[in-house]
Amino acid sequence: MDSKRLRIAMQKSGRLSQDSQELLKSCGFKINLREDRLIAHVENMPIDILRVRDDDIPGLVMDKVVDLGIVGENVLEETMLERQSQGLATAFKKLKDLDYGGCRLSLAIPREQEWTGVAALQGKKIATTYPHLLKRFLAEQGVTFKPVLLTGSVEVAPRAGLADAICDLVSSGATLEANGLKEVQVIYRSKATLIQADTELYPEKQKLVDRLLPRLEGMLQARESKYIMLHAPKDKLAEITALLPGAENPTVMPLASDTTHVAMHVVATETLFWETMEKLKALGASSILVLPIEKMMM
Ligand SMILES: Nc1ncnc2c1ncn2[C@@H]1O[C@H](COP(=O)(O)OP(=O)(O)OP(=O)(O)O)[C@@H](O)[C@H]1O
Ligand SMILES: O=P(O)(O)OC[C@H]1O[C@H](OP(=O)(O)OP(=O)(O)O)[C@H](O)[C@@H]1O
Ligand SMILES: [Mg+2]
Repeated sequence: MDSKRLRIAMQKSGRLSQDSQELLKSCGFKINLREDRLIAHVENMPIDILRVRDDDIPGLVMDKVVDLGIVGENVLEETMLERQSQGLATAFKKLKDLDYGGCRLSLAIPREQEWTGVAALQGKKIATTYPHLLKRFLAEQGVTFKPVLLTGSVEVAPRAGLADAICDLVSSGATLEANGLKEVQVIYRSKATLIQADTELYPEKQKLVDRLLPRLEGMLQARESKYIMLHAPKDKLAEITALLPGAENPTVMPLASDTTHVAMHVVATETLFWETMEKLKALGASSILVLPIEKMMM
């Protein structure tokens, strides 16, 4: 592999793959992805994408095998604790928190069992893929437990008689529900994150990272922002502006045939809820349009 090409590690197939690919594409990467290829080349920039299992991504970054990686904070933190216990390098730089892959690592027990608190797990068998995060959390509560390590299908462990409880990722809760389990304690909240190896990059690579970051920030900001257009009574401008999140500097324009109202355009930094739209209307605003923003560079 050409060492002058920026290397980014990404999950090959799983919960983060699609969103990560789309994010990079939206930053202008033309990725030539073929399902069977473990290395994908970006056609229009000197960048290679390594497609690996998510568990391997933090180690690849910490061992400086790749320059950047996109991974869930849960896997990153678990790997850090594991590597610390083995005396391996754990340094990395966090470049950007991303807006997908949101989930929580939680303790769950059979639905019919009463939950009296984490102390009840003392000495119990707990099935998990995250033994270090679980140990750190329970140790803080003075609880010791017997870990049962499973890398998938953790939710079947109680029914299969393998464990008394589980500690696994939850987002909608449907998997717990389907397996007769209930979530009783969140131990870690996670999102996807972009990390960089803790080393000085070749200037060519650093330049690429310096170009990538503003694009990424622009995309993330655009995704959470909305362009709002409305007609407002002139005497209610201040009150209307105050209702719009992040709209300190609205563009105000006269209307062709109405001297009592003006047109107002703003970029709001959050989604506009129906409740706020109703309040705007109550203040006399009309023709309220909320539009998505595709890209942004401030
Ligand atoms: N239900 C979920 N909702 C949202 N994000 C999730 C969910 N489950 C997992 N994630 C996030 O996505 C990451 C990858 O999850 P996935 O289930 O695809 O991993 P995996 O089965 O370990 O895949 P791999 O084969 O790469 O090891 C998790 O580490 C977590 O950060
Ligand atoms: O609360 P829910 O929305 O049901 O999501 C939780 C499930 O999602 C993840 O697994 P995934 O579906 O990615 O499959 P995997 O076991 O193959 O990793 C996680 O390990 C849970 O099993
Ligand atoms: Mg994995």
